[in-house]
Amino acid sequence: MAKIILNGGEALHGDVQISGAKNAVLPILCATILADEPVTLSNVPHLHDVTTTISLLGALGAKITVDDSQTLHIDPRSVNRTVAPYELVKTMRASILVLGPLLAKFGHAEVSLPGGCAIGSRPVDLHIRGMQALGAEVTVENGFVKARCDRLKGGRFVFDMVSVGATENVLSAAVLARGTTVLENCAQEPEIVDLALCLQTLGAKIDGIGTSTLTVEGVERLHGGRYAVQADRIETGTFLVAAAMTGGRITCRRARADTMDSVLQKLVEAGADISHTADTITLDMGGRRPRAVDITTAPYPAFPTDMQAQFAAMNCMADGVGVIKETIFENRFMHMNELMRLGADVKIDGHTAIVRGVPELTGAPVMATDLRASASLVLAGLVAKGETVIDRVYHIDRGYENIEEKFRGLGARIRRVG
Ligand SMILES: CC(=O)N[C@H]1[C@@H](OP(=O)(O)OP(=O)(O)OC[C@H]2O[C@@H](n3ccc(=O)[nH]c3=O)[C@H](O)[C@@H]2O)O[C@H](CO)[C@@H](O)[C@@H]1O
Ligand SMILES: C=C(OP(=O)(O)O)C(=O)O
Repeated sequence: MAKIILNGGEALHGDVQISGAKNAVLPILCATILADEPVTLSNVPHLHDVTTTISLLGALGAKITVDDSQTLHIDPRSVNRTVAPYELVKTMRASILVLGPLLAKFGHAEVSLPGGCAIGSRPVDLHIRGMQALGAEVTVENGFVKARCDRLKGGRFVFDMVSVGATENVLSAAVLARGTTVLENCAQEPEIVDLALCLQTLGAKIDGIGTSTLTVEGVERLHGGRYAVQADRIETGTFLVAAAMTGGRITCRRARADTMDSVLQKLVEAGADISHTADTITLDMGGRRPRAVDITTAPYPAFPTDMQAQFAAMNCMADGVGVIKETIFENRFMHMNELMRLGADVKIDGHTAIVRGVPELTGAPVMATDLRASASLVLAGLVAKGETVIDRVYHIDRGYENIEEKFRGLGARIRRVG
């Protein structure tokens, strides 16, 4: 099994190009099912989750071609199946996002229940209730969500908690519903904005994009079109934290500072100098050791849970004590035990972790448990004295494109074996 090996101690310097956002491209790919003409997506990252989504769309009958490494043509006209099988859904939870598009377009969808994962139980009750609010009959049988309707009808639905995936699924379904849909207490993540903008490009009528209330005027059909996926704010944040931890200076190119205020503010609090243009972000740590920061994860625009593990890694070697509160997922501290293997001083009390910075981490064999946990171990390995060997790195390939090459380009000593 592949492993990543790091020899820590190099300050990162230089430029790194940020890829398209995993969490934007996945719902957008699923939503292409709604169109009745081909859709071309550019700035598509080369990630394992993207390959899984392509396989899922292919299993539904879509024709997909790749014309360079970042552009995909999806022809949804040949979609003729409405069942998303367990074998594909179990490898990627975001597969549930075909539920709304299949139901809206074909009046029928069966999607295997995704189940939980290492970070939490992750139910899909809000997705189901949203479809019901649009008039669908939904049952859960034999491990599948089964949904049926003649044509979805616009309605009003209030999400009783903020969910990124449920907002995306119900929004995608509503664009082909008859009449007006008002969705309240929506998640406002930049990836939802990207999905909504892509749907608009294909002819959907959506108001309130980027706010917690989305109003959708249903249309008869979506046409084809071209759309460029936005930059990945979590990948960007991961590189910026790495530069801060190593005392370096890097510029992230094709990045979007306007989607990551809370993360940039925390990096400034940690002692970084940050400047940006419309599509670059530069972080200069000037050789300083970061200061520990307190973070509390919460829905956008607050601090993202997908950056929690990376900031935990920074706090492990920072000056001072950082208190980390995870409010989104009940089990998202698995990386802490592995960071402790590198010498970190962490106390966990329920959903709070108290991280006391130590002057030096030391390399050790560690194991990745999920995507961002893997990222935190890479970051810790960049500063740990000696060799860090990370096992189960397939988690990282779900969400980071060419991570070793990108870090090597910034001067890190990192390689993959096996
Ligand atoms: C592919 C993708 O975009 N993944 C992101 C998405 O995941 P995902 O869309 O799965 O996350 P949600 O925003 O739905 O989850 C937020 C919370 O709501 C709960 N919940 C969710 C749905 C539901 O029907 N019932 C329910 O109780 C979840 O268990 C969790 O506690 O948003 C998360 C929160 O920003 C990110 O960490 C993930 O990277
Ligand atoms: C939790 C994540 O992704 P997913 O929802 O696909 O598991 C993530 O991107 O950190």
